[in-house]
Order: sequence, then structure tokens, then C-alpha cells
Amino acid sequence: MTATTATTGPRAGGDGVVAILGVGVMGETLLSGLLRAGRPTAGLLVGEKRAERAEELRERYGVTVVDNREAAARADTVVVVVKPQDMGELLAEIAPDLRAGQLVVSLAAGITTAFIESHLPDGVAVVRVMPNTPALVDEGMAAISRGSHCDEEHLAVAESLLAATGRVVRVPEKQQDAVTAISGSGPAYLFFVVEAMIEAGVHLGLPRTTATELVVQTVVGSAKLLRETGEHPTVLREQVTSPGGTTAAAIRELEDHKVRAAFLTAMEAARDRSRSLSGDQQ
Ligand SMILES: NC(=O)C1=CN([C@@H]2O[C@H](COP(=O)(O)OP(=O)(O)OC[C@H]3O[C@@H](n4cnc5c(N)ncnc54)[C@H](O)[C@@H]3O)[C@@H](O)[C@H]2O)C=CC1
Ligand SMILES: O=C(O)[C@@H]1CCC=N1
Repeated sequence: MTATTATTGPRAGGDGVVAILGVGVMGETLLSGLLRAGRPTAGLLVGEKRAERAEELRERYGVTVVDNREAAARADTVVVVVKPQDMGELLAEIAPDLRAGQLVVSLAAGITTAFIESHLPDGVAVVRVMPNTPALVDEGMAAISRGSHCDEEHLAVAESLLAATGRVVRVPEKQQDAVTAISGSGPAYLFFVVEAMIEAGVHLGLPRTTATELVVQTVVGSAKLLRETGEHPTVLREQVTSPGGTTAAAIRELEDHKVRAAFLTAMEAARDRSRSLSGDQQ
């Protein structure tokens, strides 16, 4: 497809009409974040396949729910947040209503900008984003990459949308599968560790409520320590690890059970799955 000069479309600062198509976990995370950040409902349109879910969103947020094609025609920026497997069908549905200069922002894992562009009219700009669920509490981490018809203004619009719910970094698209494995799926690994530590506390005889409070505050405190001191995690771990002490005994077990190696292979598996998702569509 050939690049076309944008003559209409979103303006930096995010003041155009934004449509969110597919409002499940991640779509609602973005929608609620935009509203918390002060974006008026008048500037938002929602497209959602499940009628009962659409009704729930209308009641909860007072947003306008329209069909996907109307949303695509009316919006300056169309954010697509369906499962990767549903992306081809959604793009085929909205393509006739899109025009050069509009911006399509995809939050789907593994779906390349080339795949999206191949389904859309020439000159529609595409930005690929990998967000994560801590965006629900304004502590999200999003990485954004430009497609081939995307200019600085489009990238700035996508950046300002995601900045409503946390931090945003720009990465080359070739890094997006690794990003997905680290920060996209990352919250799930940390919740898995939290679950395991709470369960261990119960095994050690602590009431579940006590174990939960100890673990959650330890995770929050450790995250804050990492961010606020800027220290390398190795330094922070060494500060906790007294020679011949309790932490050294525990870390020895984690190393013996190859937990570090397991994290590496787990994230390689996530990256590889991300790589294959676009292929699942074709
Ligand atoms: N959940 C997460 O932690 C993250 C999810 N993502 C990406 O976000 C996307 C959505 O994931 P979730 O929100 O977790 O899934 P979800 O299943 O909770 O939400 C998808 C929503 O899209 C709706 N939908 C499906 N086809 C549609 C169509 N043609 N038109 C309108 N609505 C339609 C579904 O009814 C559903 O409400 C995925 O592509 C995923 O890779 C990215 C990063 C993190
Ligand atoms: O598990 C998934 O495929 C999505 C993408 C990153 C987090 N959740």
C-alpha cells in the first residue's frame, strides 16, 4: 500500500473523537483511564459485540455505544482492542468506513502493523501498542510502535491516549514480541509469585489474611524501593541477604530449582506465541 499525505485526522493532544472497539478487560481499562484523566464522554464512542456488555458500559460510564462501522466513520482515532483471533474480522468490517488520515491504534498482542495496514484503505495510519493491566490504577506500562503511514502527530496522539493510564515508551516494532513477553504478560507472572508466596505463608502456619497482607505490602514496598532508589535489583537483593542468613537459604533453593532459568524460558515462550499470533490470522 502507498503512503498518503494526511489531510484530516487526529490532532496532537488527543482532542479528536476516539472510538474504542472491543471493550473487555483491556478496552475497559483504557476507557476508564481516559475518563479519569478528564476526557469528556462526548469525545468517546464505544463499539462492543456483546449487547449485555455494551449496556453495562453505557450504564457504568455514560458513554455512547454505536456499531463498529458508525464508530469508524465518526472517529478520528479508532482503538481496536479485540482478541488477536478476532482482529481480521473486525478490520474487514470497519475498512469500508475508514479514510486516509484517520488513525487506527491496535492494542492486540502479536498483530503486526503490516497485517493491519493490509486490511485497511491506503493512508490510514496505524500504531501498535502493548499495554498492561496496571493501567487500571494509572500505573500502566505501554510500548508503542509506528506503522508505515504514521507520522509524528499520529504517534503523539497514541502516546497521549496511553499516557492517561501510566508510562509510555516508543520501541521499534521488531521489539514488540519481547515487550509483550515482559510487560504485557508481566503482571500475570508477578501475581503468580504473589499467589505462591501467600500459599507458602499458609503452609508455614500463618492465617491466610495475614499472609496476604504481608505479601501484598512486601511487593508494593519492593516495587517502590526499586523505582525510588533507582538501585539495581541485585544491589537491593544483596542488602536483604545476610551472610549465612534466612534469605541466602531461600535464594539457594530458588537457584537449585532453576527459577531464574524458568523465567527465561517462560518469557521466550511468550515471545514466540506473540510472534505466531499474526500468522494464526492468515
Ligand atoms: N488482558 C491483558 O492483560 C492484555 C490484553 N492485551 C490485548 O488486548 C486485546 C483484548 O484483550 P482482553 O481485553 O483481555 O480480551 P476480552 O475478551 O476481555 O475483550 C475483548 C472484547 O472484544 C469484544 N469483541 C470481540 N469481537 C468484537 C467485534 N468484532 N466488535 C466489537 N467488539 C468485539 C468482546 O465481546 C470482548 O468484550 C487482545 O488483543 C490482547 O492481546 C494486551 C495487553 C494486555
Ligand atoms: O495473554 C495475552 O495474550 C495477552 C497479551 C499480553 C497480556 N495478555
